Amino acid sequence: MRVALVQVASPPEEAPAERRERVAAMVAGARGADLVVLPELWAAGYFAFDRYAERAEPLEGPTVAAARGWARDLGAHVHAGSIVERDGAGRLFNTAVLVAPDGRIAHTYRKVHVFGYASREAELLTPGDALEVRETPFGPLGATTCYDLRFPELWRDLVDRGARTVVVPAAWPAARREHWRLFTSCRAVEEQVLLIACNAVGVQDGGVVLGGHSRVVDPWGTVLAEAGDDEGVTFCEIDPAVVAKVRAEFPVLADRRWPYAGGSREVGR
Ligand SMILES: O=C(O)CCC(=O)C(=O)O
Repeated sequence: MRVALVQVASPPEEAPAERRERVAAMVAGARGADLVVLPELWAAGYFAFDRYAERAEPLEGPTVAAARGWARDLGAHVHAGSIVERDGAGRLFNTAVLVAPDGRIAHTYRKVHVFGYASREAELLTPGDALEVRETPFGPLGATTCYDLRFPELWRDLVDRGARTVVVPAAWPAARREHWRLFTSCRAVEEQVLLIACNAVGVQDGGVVLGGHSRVVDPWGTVLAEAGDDEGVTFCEIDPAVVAKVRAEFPVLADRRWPYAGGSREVGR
């Protein structure tokens, strides 16, 4: 199976509608892939905090509608990255959306760990509180978004719900690229999952440079693909059966001793 990672820049001067047009041409270049993956908040621009409210859209909004068209046209699953989603109550979420080849929404995930370091995301968006794993041709699939990479308990929860493939849309700054490499590799090996991570690139609002280097890492830690710093499409062959193979050969998940006596759910500081 073939994955296409589409690294997108979201320059501040470009309007989302214009960006969707430009990205459509990039996605057309991903023809032949079974799964096309885009970054976090690429249409709104992750660092365009002042414009989150005006750029928020419902799940039936223009970005997911575009992704549905692309999926039907390519006959592929399209992970639309994430959108600033406005729900019926007016709350804003950072919502990742997977679209199936027939255009139906196959999976959604509202980012749980909204980011507050040099970011207004935590101030403006409501954190999600739900995880779901869906059967897909790429194995039982879950999603986490960007900063969630730093929270291993979320990943273990996904694994406990049956996840074998995890898609990670991101807007991870270049300033912490080594953390990006470390966590994408670490989560794949620790959770024994096939990890497919697509990061944004370019300079966004506030002069923040996004890190690119989208990656696909298998559960043995083999980096199957790593993109560069620029916009473009990176292809990668995957075999979702690798997860069962690695888990059978090296059954670390079966050796867990959790929960521990006297344990607490209090968050340590
Ligand atoms: O954790 C980090 O260093 C980056 C997180 C981030 O940029 C995000 O969640 O969008």
